[in-house]
Amino acid sequence: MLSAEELVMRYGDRRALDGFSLEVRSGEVTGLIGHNGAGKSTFVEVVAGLVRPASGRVRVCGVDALERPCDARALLGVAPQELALYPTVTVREHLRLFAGLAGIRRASARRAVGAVAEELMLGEVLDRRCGVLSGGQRRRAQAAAAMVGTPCVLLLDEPTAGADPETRQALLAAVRARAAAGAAVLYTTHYLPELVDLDATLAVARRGRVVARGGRAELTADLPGEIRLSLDPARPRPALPAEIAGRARDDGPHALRVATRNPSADLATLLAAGCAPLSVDVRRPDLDDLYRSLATRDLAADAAA
Ligand SMILES: Nc1ncnc2c1ncn2[C@@H]1O[C@H](COP(=O)(O)OP(=O)(O)OP(=O)(O)O)[C@@H](O)[C@H]1O
Repeated sequence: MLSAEELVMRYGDRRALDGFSLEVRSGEVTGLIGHNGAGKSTFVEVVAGLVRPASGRVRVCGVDALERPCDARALLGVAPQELALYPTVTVREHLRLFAGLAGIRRASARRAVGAVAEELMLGEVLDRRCGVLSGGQRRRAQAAAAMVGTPCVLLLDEPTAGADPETRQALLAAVRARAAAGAAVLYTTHYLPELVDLDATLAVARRGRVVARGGRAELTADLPGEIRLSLDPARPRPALPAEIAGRARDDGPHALRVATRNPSADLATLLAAGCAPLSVDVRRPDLDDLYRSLATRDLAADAAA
């Protein structure tokens, strides 16, 4: 389990973390999302012991990561956002090194390297130097190095950035398998559909702290979904009822989108008002809506400040 309390991390007078608290349970994948500069990578770096916060606490499987960084590091698998592989070392040597650092003995390490290489489609490049790998192969090698020691906490910072669909699927499957085996996984990404694939809980970071935390259904429950109506170009557009007009926007010349918490009631109102759509799509609120609603709330808060 990973837990962080009230972390503060400053770069000069900028607070990269400003009271950042988060808990990820064993067996849970938590998607850490938020705008550029929200503090996601800084949090990963603090947990990994790469930078030291001014205050706060971090525990990795019960070990105080600020008091005992080496002990905590041995329990962690980390794939940082920036690719960090030794260019002159082969993938196999790299993975053996990380297996060794995790305390796995030679024969078991050989098996662990073979297993993770197969899982992440690295078999063909195991004996190539990391410096000559393609971008996607490097991503997979970096993720494999994080996973080879079967860590109890796995930190993956945008592991699929620039990855092709096959690499992405292999990485997501490997992450799901680690969580199923009991690891606590922190996964930062800007590709929100991945978090659905991972069945992840969410933590939304903003300006150095977590401002929303919970399951996807829970966090999107109060958000409006949307009705999209395709309109008949041959018919004049009816005037929209007042209770709907404020939530409606044109989507091209012959389509309309209406933000709604009650699709059937709004649709009935539109039909009664003379709207005769050619087709109707109803969309439940999703992670994009959550992200947009938080961004809008941020803009409103900034304007008020
Ligand atoms: N080494 C550093 N020196 C100075 N400022 C830094 C350093 N690293 C990060 N920062 C600042 O700390 C803040 C948080 O950055 P961080 O990289 O954690 O954001 P992020 O949420 O990971 O962003 P992104 O989505 O772009 O990866 C930013 O304002 C950034 O400019």
